[in-house]
Amino acid sequence: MIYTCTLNPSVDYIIHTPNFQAGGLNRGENPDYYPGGKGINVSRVLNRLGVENTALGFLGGFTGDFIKGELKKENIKSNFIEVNGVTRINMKLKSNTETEINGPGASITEAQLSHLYDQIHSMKTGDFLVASGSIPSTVPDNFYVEIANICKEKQVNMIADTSSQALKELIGTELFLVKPNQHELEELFDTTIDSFEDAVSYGKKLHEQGAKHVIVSMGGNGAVYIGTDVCLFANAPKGEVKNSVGAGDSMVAGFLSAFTKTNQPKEAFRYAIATGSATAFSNDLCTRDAVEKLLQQISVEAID
Ligand SMILES: Nc1ncnc2c1ncn2[C@@H]1O[C@H](COP(=O)(O)OP(=O)(O)O)[C@@H](O)[C@H]1O
Ligand SMILES: O=P(O)(O)OC[C@H]1O[C@](O)(COP(=O)(O)O)[C@@H](O)[C@@H]1O
Repeated sequence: MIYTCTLNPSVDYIIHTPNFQAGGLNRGENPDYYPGGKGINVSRVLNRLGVENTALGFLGGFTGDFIKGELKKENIKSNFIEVNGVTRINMKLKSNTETEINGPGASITEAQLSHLYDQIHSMKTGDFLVASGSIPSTVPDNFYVEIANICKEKQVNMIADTSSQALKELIGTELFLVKPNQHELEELFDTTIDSFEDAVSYGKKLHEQGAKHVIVSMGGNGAVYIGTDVCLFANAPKGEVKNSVGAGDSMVAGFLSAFTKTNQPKEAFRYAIATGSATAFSNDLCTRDAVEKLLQQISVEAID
């Protein structure tokens, strides 16, 4: 079974304000509301790709009810733990540039956290756990390391997609897959990444320190993959970008979907790129049809 875990889900509120003026009254157009948060996006995309999975994490308040309802409509299995606060609303403002305001998230108590530990302890050898997104301030920064240790003991394959301190803490931890974007990798190593070669050289550090598969995503410029004795580059296909929110999460879902079927990192990487780009070219997350139409436009090359 594949599980996703979203400690800090969100309702993603997308609003278009052409010529946004900071400090003024702006009228928005074409609002959309989506269930969001990194693990939840991975669950939704896996489901669209026909891969059964269960979404775990914490939900509360009217926004939590909205997310539960939307996942139910899509027939996604879930086992969320109820919290007392209100699940955050993340604002994605589309104007000449894209601005995101991601809220802090609801508080999580020790009892609620221990319930999640119980869920992880009940996972079976060979399962996959996608632990994605920011860690709310009421949960320790090393939480993903703690669950990675449980996963190692239980031989559960853990995927991590996070940023800031939570990502720093994971260095040196055994992981099945880690997928920083260029900006997250720059922040992690306090450096600037100007080329694929730079992305590969920093990605290799993550591989050497315990991540079996590393993907560094670079938006419309494509991505690099680093695995055992192999580094790959793939271009991103061209298209009209409608909403890149969730592109990285889609990439994780695409990789997992193809890897669990083929066991081939190269094919899984190609599918990951197609899935990320198909989401960038959609208003909501991608459909399987859209992913498969993009596949032939992607060339994967080996690099040193
Ligand atoms: N402008 C774009 N054009 C084509 N594909 C894109 C674009 N932006 C994102 N993607 C696709 O989504 C993947 C992940 O995007 P990226 O922005 O790097 O991740 P994140 O959403 O985690 O910040 C990219 O590797 C690419 O396949
Ligand atoms: O937990 P964080 O880091 O605040 O990220 C949450 C946000 O990221 C998303 O999961 C999208 O992530 P990506 O664009 O990286 O795929 C949104 O749905 C959500 O608003």
